[in-house]
Amino acid sequence: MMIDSWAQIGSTIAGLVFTLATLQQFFPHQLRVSLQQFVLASLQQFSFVQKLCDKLVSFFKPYIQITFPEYSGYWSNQAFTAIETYVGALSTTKASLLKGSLIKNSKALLLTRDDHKLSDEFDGVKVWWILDPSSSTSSSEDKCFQLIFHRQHRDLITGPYLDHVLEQGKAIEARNKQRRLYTNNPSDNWSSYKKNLWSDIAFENPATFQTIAMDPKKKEEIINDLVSFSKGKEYYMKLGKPWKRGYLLYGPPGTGKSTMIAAMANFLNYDIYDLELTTVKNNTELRKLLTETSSKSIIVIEDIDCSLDVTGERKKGGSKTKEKDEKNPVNENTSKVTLSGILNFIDGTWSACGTGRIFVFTTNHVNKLDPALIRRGRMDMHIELSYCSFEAFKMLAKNYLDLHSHDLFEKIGILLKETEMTPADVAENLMPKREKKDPDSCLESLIQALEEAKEKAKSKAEKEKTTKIKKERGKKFYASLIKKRWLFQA
Ligand SMILES: Nc1ncnc2c1ncn2[C@@H]1O[C@H](COP(=O)(O)OP(=O)(O)OP(=O)(O)O)[C@@H](O)[C@H]1O
Repeated sequence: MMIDSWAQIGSTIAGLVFTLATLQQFFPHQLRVSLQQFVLASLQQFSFVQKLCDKLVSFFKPYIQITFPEYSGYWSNQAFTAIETYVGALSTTKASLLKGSLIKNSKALLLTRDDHKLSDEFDGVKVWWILDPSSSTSSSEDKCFQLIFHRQHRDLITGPYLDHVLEQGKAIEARNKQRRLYTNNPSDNWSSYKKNLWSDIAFENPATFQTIAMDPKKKEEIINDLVSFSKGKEYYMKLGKPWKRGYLLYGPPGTGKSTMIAAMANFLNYDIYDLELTTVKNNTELRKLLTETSSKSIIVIEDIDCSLDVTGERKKGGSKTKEKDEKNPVNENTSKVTLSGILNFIDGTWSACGTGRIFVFTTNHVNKLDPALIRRGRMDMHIELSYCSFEAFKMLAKNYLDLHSHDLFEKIGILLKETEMTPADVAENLMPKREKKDPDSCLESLIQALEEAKEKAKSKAEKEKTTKIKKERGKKFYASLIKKRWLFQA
């Protein structure tokens, strides 16, 4: 109502000024001056009336409300999340309404405030937070927080106080964070509010860099790289580069690529977004998924060679083998993620809309990948995970059997040089088969497996050699036949 009246007054004055400007041309100078004085006096009175009205409004309605909805249009509102954490953490000792929950794997009952309205104080100024106020104008079931404070503290609350709330909320979130493992939902299941692009569960893989068996120097290099990346926000800003890094993990199956990703997440305390490319319909969907990942997270595309073919176009079905592809024919419409879509995903304009992101691609066939995809700058560090070396074996023996040395180590060392066995297979052999750890029998079982693998490789090599010789002989025989026929014809 009040706004309408002001609008009417405003338009009346505008009309008056316009009419005067038009009439001015037809009036004598003296009359024009008097008219101008009259208009100025009216405007002064008008601003006096306006000030008076403002005072009356603030007298009868002295409080300001700010609403923080859970979703800001299509996007989740990060301020809401930080506020939710901050408000949830406001002292539980004074609260009269508490909520008790026993979270999976937690030892104690967790008590949190269950008030819908609670107060806070900042620099001696009192404010109130209300969750889901009934006065919410939002028509959907979205949650929102409302902040209420006296208008005389407007600058303090909208400035330093809100900065403090967001900063504290984010810090608490980081401290209490249970790492999450996200996987993308097929777009047919996305709601119009972009709420469920990703599904998540608690990430509970205990892999660490201590438990990964690999060359210690390489391991140290990776750890140092991760540390300097995670602390490098300012440095990246100074360089004018988006704060992100790409790692390409390659090597045969069972050499620890997935284990490495888990160790990275545990080391940095980052969430993992496991992107299943085969369910992404096109580049637009890919971009939407990217924008809904949080900062300080690891975005993983496993077996990238199975999702993109050598020319860079996405494979139908994306399965690892030809047989699987034939079993899982995929609708033609779904195969539209392109190499350029992936390249944009990693380092296009949109990739910079979150910070502290790590992209990890894994592959069993690094040579099959398009060089554009893995060039430095996109995949900054190429990490080869390979067959078990003697160093790696010693780490596994320490982890699995608490063994630092043993008479059988030497023999195992020689066998590992002569044959290729993945750390996954070595680990499997070192796993005690009985409840009581018996290192001797575990090591002997590993030696047996290594000898068998060696024999197998030897007979395979011999077979291949024989086939090759047969082929060569066949070729020679055929060539001599052709030669004879040619001579005969001549
Ligand atoms: N380097 C390693 N250090 C410690 N354990 C390992 C290592 N490599 C493999 N393992 C063990 O083998 C199992 C399988 O390894 P992982 O899944 O990480 O291999 P991968 O290279 O990702 O295989 P794939 O290519 O088939 O996905 C792990 O659970 C882990 O216990």
